[in-house]
Amino acid sequence: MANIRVHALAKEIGVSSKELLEKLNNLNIEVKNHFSTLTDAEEKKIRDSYNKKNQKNSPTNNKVKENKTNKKQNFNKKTEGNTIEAKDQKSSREPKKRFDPNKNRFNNRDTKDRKDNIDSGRNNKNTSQKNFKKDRNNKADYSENKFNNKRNDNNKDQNREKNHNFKTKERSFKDSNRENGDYKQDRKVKSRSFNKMSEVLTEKDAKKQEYSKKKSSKNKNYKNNKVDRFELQEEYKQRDLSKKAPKKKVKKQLKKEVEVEENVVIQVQAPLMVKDFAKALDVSVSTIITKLIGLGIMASQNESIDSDVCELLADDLGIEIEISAPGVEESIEESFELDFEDPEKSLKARPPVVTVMGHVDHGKTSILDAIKESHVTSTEAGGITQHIGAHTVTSKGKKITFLDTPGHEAFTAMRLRGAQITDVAILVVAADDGVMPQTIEAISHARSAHVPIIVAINKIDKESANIDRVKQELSEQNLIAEDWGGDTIMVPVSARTKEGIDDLLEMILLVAEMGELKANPNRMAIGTIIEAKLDKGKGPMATVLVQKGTLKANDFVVSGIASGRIRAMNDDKGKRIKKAGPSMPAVILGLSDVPNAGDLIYAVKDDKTAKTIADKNKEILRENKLNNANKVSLENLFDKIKEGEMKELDLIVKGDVKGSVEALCQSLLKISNDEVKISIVHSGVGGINESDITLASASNAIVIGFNVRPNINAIELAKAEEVDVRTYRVIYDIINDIEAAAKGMLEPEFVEEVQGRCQVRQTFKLPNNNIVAGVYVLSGKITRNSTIRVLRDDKVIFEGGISSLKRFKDDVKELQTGFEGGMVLDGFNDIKEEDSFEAFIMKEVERK
Ligand SMILES: Nc1nc2c(ncn2[C@@H]2O[C@H](COP(=O)(O)OP(=O)(O)OP(=O)(O)O)[C@@H](O)[C@H]2O)c(=O)[nH]1
Repeated sequence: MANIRVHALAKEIGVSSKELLEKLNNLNIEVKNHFSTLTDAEEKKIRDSYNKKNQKNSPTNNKVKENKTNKKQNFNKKTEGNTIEAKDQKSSREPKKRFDPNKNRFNNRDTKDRKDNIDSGRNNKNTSQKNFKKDRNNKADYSENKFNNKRNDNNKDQNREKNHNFKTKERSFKDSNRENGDYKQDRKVKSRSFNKMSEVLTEKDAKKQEYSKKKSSKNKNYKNNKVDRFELQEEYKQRDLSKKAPKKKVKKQLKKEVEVEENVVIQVQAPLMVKDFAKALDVSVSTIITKLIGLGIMASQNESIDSDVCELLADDLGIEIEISAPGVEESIEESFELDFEDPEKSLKARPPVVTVMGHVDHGKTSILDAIKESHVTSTEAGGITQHIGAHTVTSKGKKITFLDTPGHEAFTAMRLRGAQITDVAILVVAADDGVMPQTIEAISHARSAHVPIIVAINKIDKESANIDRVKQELSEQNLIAEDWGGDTIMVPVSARTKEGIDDLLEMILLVAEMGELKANPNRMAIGTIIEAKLDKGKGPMATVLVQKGTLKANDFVVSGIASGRIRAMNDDKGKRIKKAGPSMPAVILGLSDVPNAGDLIYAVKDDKTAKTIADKNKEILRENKLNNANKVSLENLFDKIKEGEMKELDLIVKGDVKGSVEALCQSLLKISNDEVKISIVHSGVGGINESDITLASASNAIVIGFNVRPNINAIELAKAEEVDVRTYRVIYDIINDIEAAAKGMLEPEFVEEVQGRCQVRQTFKLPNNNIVAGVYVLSGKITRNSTIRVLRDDKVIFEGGISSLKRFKDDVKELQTGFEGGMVLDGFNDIKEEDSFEAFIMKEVERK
């Protein structure tokens, strides 16, 4: 025999689940929640205790009980051999299994009536009248059908049930002046008691009800009501007493009643695994899996389901759930108190952390080497620095930590992972070459991260060096040298002769001093993983840059999913160390896995904590894989503005010529309105490259290309990072799109779908003077009906159709990756070897 659940017994006894749970607790019966089941002995114990209590109560209560029992008996007699009454099944052990379809229908109404009553009760003093009207209407509705008697019975029982419930509620609010008796009296009592209950609900449960109402608002509510009504009508039309209603509906109904009466809202954090969802709802995994199959979703118990599916399932089960997204809850840092603000007086000055950036070949590595050579070997014991991702030098008794991987890409890649470890950026500009495209990129990357820039004008030993020209070009990028009236420190250096290197270090220390870089060294350490690898002999090795506190050689640590106790710790010179303070790099051994560069690492109090956090991170990782990154796109821009998520739209603008880029930026900046401010994170001449995409990703920006296209790597990266890249041929269209997106009016009907890319390997002239491009397909495919965009250095020089596509001598419909073919373009003959052709089609999309 199945055991009864707490909520069912509570309902039967006429107390709230909460009250019963308290009672169970007092009786030392251990249960988890209102869905827990009770053994026979436990049930008896609780019933006995309530019986005793009831006996002690006023005679009215006894009368009620007796009355109820009699009715129950009578009713059971009436329904014998025909239908089984649902409510009275509560006294049986399997309330959900033995159930009558007709009763189910009335229950539907009952539940709905209650919903209506509860809702209206809050606002309407005439609830009872309305209620009775409804009851009467119920009768009228069904009066002509041949099941009249039974319905009356059901209605009576329904009233009795309500009466009983209301009485219970009343009882709990100490209203003893309640009458009870025959059917008429029932109605009277119901009228009064419901009014009372409505009031009580208004006062006490209004919030809860409001919430659940809100929760199931809009379509959910609408859908439910619609379904309920529809089901009711349909079932009524088609009812066949010889058939029992499907059990699931009964369950659904019963569950619904429980929910409506008790307002139980189950908290679910989606996405989650099927088995976890089943556990949260206290239903079997197989029930969930079956329901999923019903929804056309094949999922095992270990697969995750998203919030939409959870809602559908809960709806189907008649259980009210509240879905929260991961991240809304306490973060791991919060729950384990991993990070906290240090009191001002505990803060001590710490060395600056520096990244070197600049255009290719301008001397980034040479400057880093020059610094190491002149400031490491001579001053530090131990000798040559190891490549560990970061190293420390000492200048005038003060330490400076340099990140070993130069370049803004590495810097932004780190930022992308949430690590902002750089305090000062050194922008290397070769004095003989001046400001180049990557110099401008580096400036944008540093600015976007709000990191101060010191310019190192390198290669001053060269004859062709022209420092003033560099300063002039930099001023065009709004970096004005101090001696030119600006506030950017510019140091002429030579990595070759080491001239100016000391000055550079001095300036770094000066900027650091102005930045008042401080940290508390006396706390458990927090750092960032700079580099990590798996060493065949030593296991996972990680370079940590300590940011707060002091990392000790035998600390328990956790970083992402990796945890463990530090077995050994070395500094950047390969020397064993016992501790590393703020801004110091250290290589550690002892982690269980190879952590991710850019992830934080925490020292924790013990192994158990480290492991627990790592496990939690594993869970989050799994969930995050299911959640899409919430990147901005022109499509979702308006929603984000509306939700208050976006106040500023960051753009990266690339174009084919300087003049048009500048004009475009000016026009874009004018779009700013009260809701959204447009800001240009970076602008430049040339194709859209990976650096643009990483910057866009790190700063949640949209990339706009005018007459330029992303290269293949940038396309791949944009896809992976979900960066919205828009390319245009007409400035007016860009302005229109951004304006429309900011107003929520962007509704594209056609979108471009790139099919493939090919490269021109050879050109031939036909007798009619048309040029045939001998092409090799690099990616995707080229179809005969696609439009071709001719790219030279990622700049668009022509866009048009194909007039002929051949493979050897045959006309073909398409050329796949890895194939060669000949192509003549419609109206374009200026084809050159090394040109790229991008094939695309315009695809119609549904308006949103
Ligand atoms: N004359 C002279 N040559 C230099 C100086 N600094 C660097 N070079 C030379 O410039 C070239 C590029 O130097 P790198 O340090 O490799 O430049 P980089 O910016 O690190 O280059 P990538 O890593 O390729 O971006 C090398 O041949 C260096 O020898 C300098 O101060 N004077």
